[in-house]
Formats: sequence, C-alpha cells, structure tokens
Amino acid sequence: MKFTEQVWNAALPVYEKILAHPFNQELKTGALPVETFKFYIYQDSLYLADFARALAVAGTRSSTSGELLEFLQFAQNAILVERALHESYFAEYKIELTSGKAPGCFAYTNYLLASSAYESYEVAVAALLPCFWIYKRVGDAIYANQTTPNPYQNWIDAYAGEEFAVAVTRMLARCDRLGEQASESVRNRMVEAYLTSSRLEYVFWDSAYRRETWPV
Ligand SMILES: Cc1ncc(CO)c(N)n1
Ligand SMILES: Cc1ncsc1CCO
Repeated sequence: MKFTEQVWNAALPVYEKILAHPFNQELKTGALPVETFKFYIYQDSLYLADFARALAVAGTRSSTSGELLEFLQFAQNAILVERALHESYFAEYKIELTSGKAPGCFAYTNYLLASSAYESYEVAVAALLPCFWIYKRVGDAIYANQTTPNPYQNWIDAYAGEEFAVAVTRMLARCDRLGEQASESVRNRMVEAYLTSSRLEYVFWDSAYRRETWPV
C-alpha cells in the first residue's frame, strides 16, 4: 500500500473529527463569529512563521538538492502566505492581537520544529504532511458544501484552490517515495509522526474555536 494511503486510513478518525468540528462547520456556513476567526488568523500567522522554518530545516536534512529546493520553495510559500494574511485579514479586521501563541499553537509549532531538527529526514517530512493534506481535504470539503455568500470565502478559496493543490500533490509524491524506500521501523515512525501532527491539527482548530488562553 502507498504510504499516503496507509496514513490516510490510519488518521481517518482524526480527519473526520476535524471536519465535524464546530470551527469548520461554522466556517462552512459563515456562522463562525468574526472574533473567533480573528483569533484563528492571528494564531495561524504565528504558526506559518514557524512552519516555514520547519520546512526549511527538514529540507536541509535531505540528501539531494532537488529535495532541498522543494522544501525551500514550500518554506518560501509559507512565508508569502503569512505575509498575505497581514495584507488582507489583519488589515481588514484590524487585528492587533499581541497575546502570542496559545497552548494549541505552541504545541503544534514546537512539535514541527523539534521533529524537523531531531528526527530523521523521513520522519520530519511525515510530520509536515498533515499541514498540507488535511488542509487540502478540509478546504475542498468546505468549498463543496459552503453557504454563499460566505464572509470567509477568501480563506476557503485559498485552500481549495489550484496553487495550493500543486504543492500538496508534490508533497504527497515526496512522501510516497520516502515511505517506499524507508525501512519498516522508519516507516512506522513516519506513520506515528503523521498521526501526531494530525492530532495537533485538531488541537489547533479546537484551540482557536475556544479562543484558548494559558490557564496560568
Ligand atoms: C494550523 C495550520 N495547519 C496547516 C496549514 C496549511 O498549511 C495552516 N495554514 N495552518
Ligand atoms: C502547506 C502550505 N500551507 C501554506 S503555504 C504551504 C506550502 C505550500 O507551498
């Protein structure tokens, strides 16, 4: 079985919970409170900044310049997407939040940064896959069932769009190649990393929905 098929099946219950989460259900109908969306966009800007670093670091751990280039391009896009958030949503919604990472964002970004530096290249890449693939699937599912007009149309269009799809396809092909070449023990750790990041995707959305703060 292809690596991506294997992990999709392994994390399917997590994906289903993500899709059913009230954050995504309300994003789809447009009923999500704007304050919740602002909190999410702010956390996502903090996320994307570290996600870009983790992509770049993972790239440096590969053994080919083709892979390095691929991950540096992903990293560059993540920085551009982060900057676009400032030009669009931060300006439109006058987001001036300074609270820093909520616990959910903190957990996810630090997991990605740590795996990119301290896990093997293959495991680091597997940890980065849900960021692409789950967002693509969530974006497509919301796009197909959305209420229009929808105040969150731009967000939906970005993740259901062609440009994002190209990056996701490249990442899926990369992961299948790595999974195919990996030893059984490395492949098992890749599956585990994919599952952990999938859970952290859920945690991130849930944190945004609750506008999570530190308990102390
Ligand atoms: C939390 C999170 N995961 C994935 C993506 C898409 O890369 C994003 N923007 N935010
Ligand atoms: C996965 C992902 N999300 C925002 S940018 C990016 C890398 C795509 O090039």
